[in-house]
Amino acid sequence: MPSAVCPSAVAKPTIPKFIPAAPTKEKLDYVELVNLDLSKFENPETRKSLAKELLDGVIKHGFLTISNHGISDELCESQVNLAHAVMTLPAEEKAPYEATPEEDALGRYVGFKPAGKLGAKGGFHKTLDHYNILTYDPENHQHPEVLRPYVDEVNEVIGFIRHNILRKLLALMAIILEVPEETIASTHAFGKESTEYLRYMIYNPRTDEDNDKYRDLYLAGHTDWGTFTFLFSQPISALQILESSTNTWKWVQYLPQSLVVNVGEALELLTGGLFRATIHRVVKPPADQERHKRIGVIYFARPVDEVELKPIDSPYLKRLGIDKPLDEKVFNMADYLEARKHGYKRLDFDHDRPRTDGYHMDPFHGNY
Ligand SMILES: O=C(O)CCC(=O)C(=O)O
Ligand SMILES: [Fe+2]
Repeated sequence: MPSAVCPSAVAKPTIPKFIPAAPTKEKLDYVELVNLDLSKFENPETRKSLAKELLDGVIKHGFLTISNHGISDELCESQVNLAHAVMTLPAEEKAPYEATPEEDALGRYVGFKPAGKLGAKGGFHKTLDHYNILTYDPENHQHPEVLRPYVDEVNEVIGFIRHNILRKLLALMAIILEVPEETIASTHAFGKESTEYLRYMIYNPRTDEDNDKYRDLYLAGHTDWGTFTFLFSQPISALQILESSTNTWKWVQYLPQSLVVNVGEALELLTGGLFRATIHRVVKPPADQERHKRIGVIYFARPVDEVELKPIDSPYLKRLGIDKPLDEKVFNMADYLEARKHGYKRLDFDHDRPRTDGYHMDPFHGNY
């Protein structure tokens, strides 16, 4: 595959290699996702068919895979190694880089998920942790020592996802909505205040007792709050989506070297519901993988703070009759995040199993 972006050649301290689990041999009930081959973007004719495929994917499942995205295998691997190194730091080394309650209140959830009071609020279990790196970070937050020599690489990954992969998806959206490219691109204008971030995640294997307690759930059903979420494909099967046509949970299959992309609430609101923010969750992996650490590298794209979350002025949405705001009140992105954090539209999608008092948990305290 074409490798548009590779780790830079400057010598850095070596990060131990993370050995990922082998793909599962179990036959799981997988969802069939549309795959976008991004190499088709270059040619105007194949670009049009790619736009059709994107539309098909977001209508059907709100989840897709992307191949030929341009991030080299080497860089993907390096990011996973780095995520592993950061997420396995001892608690005392993480402590200075935890999000503060003030940052949390503003929706600038930066650094490690707090382990203290704030973190205990939602009954967060200690097997799951994350570290957020803001894209727009005027305060220039300091990173843990292990990450500092790699900040260039992290910025390279963020920059490539934003300026290349996301830009292409936004251009395909412009084709679908029959509007100028700039109309869509401006919703994610670079350098304006926004809450986008790259997230490193770890899911540590749990005891049978904890799995019972949390009903095999690692992350309860939810929809993401932004536009597109990009997940580096990873071999541990655990991600499931709620398939709307059957109302059943289906597994997302591991497709090596791809990105898994899903639609968030902001994009649903911007498209009058044409693009679907699909409910998903993370559950206990199959038996041949459940004793392995699961490392996540995820990019959350979001409109800039000032963008109003109402349908984009589009002839296509008008023809479909879905050009009116979906919600009674129209928020801009910043206010929407704040409202969501404080209980607006709080949804409980985890409806497939009986709820046990005290056992339900929302590890992100509603921060998606
Ligand atoms: O770990 C995963 O596969 C998905 C995580 C997720 O849904 C999220 O962080 O919003
Ligand atoms: Fe999610």
